[in-house]
Amino acid sequence: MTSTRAFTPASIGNVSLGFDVLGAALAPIDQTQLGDWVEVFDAAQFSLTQDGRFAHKLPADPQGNIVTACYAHFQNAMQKAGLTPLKVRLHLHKNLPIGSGLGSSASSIVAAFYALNAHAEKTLGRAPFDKNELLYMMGELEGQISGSVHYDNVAPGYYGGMTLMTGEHSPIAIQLPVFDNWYWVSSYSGLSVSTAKARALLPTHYSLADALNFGRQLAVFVDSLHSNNQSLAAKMMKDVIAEQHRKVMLPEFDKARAFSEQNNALSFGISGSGPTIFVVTDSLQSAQVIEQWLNQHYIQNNDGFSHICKIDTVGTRIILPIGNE
Ligand SMILES: Nc1ncnc2c1ncn2[C@@H]1O[C@H](COP(=O)(O)OP(=O)(O)OP(=O)(O)O)[C@@H](O)[C@H]1O
Ligand SMILES: N[C@@H](CCO)C(=O)O
Repeated sequence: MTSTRAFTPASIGNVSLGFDVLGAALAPIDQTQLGDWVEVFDAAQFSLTQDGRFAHKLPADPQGNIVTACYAHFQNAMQKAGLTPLKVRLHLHKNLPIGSGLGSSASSIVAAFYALNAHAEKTLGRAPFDKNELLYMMGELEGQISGSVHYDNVAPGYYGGMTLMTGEHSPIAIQLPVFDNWYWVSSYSGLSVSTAKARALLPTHYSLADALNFGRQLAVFVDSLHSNNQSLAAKMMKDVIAEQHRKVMLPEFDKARAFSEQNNALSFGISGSGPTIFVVTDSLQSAQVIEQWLNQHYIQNNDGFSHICKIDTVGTRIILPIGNE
């Protein structure tokens, strides 16, 4: 029986300064597999099975799992393209906590589409959909979950690295250079924050000053990445859109920022819609001190965890089932 297993890394949406338009994929430096994987098996009848640390928090009925919706969407797209739908079943390994700010639903969505496309390639001899077409479908499914289409988790999870959304149909996203000496400490408190609810906290209008700051920061940040001006890039990483409205949901947020800033943090912010926070530093020693503090003070229960990460530059990839590695 042939099968195809795809892994998608966790990601940081917004990266403080790019609400909905900037995202970055994460790779823990201790090689922990921080992300979901989906495996496609040949089968006469569709089914979805699941396991993994956070599988018990998913809807009990597979019909409520976004991976089932991905399967249906992919089969429709195959039909529309004049191709024979696949005869397959799926298995989801749910590593990422739900409503975490780590791009949890995006990780399942991207892994599902990638694995389905790669599995179809085995029989067709070519991938039915190109990268941009697949990313478009991923964005549509992410939109079904959070109530509005935003690519800042699906794009970095798929392509890897740091991605900037264009607002255009093609290309939807472009990749930016990254500083490979930066450490990204990511700390999940163990609580769950619904993306849709966190979006509902935001105002519908912003001031002219906020709009000017948002545009200036994003432009200078991108230029700083290209010119390798690390201190200027870090200074631009300020959230003028979401943080002030969302941080009320995050216990110990201000204390965590203060401790990080006293310990060489270049930047500190909410990962996506939270409650995960991230801290950037160029010193491994500082990253370790900050991670330890966050483990003791930011994490609220046994579901929480922290990782010292670098940017994952690979993105979604085929991985071998255990035993074949
Ligand atoms: N495979 C899946 N992974 C994650 N959530 C899923 C999945 N399938 C269905 N869901 C449902 O989708 C919703 C996800 O909500 P939400 O968008 O707030 O979380 P998220 O995508 O996990 O968050 P984040 O991007 O902040 O990590 C939950 O109601 C969850 O039960
Ligand atoms: N850009 C989205 C990311 C959600 O993970 C938001 O902040 O609402």
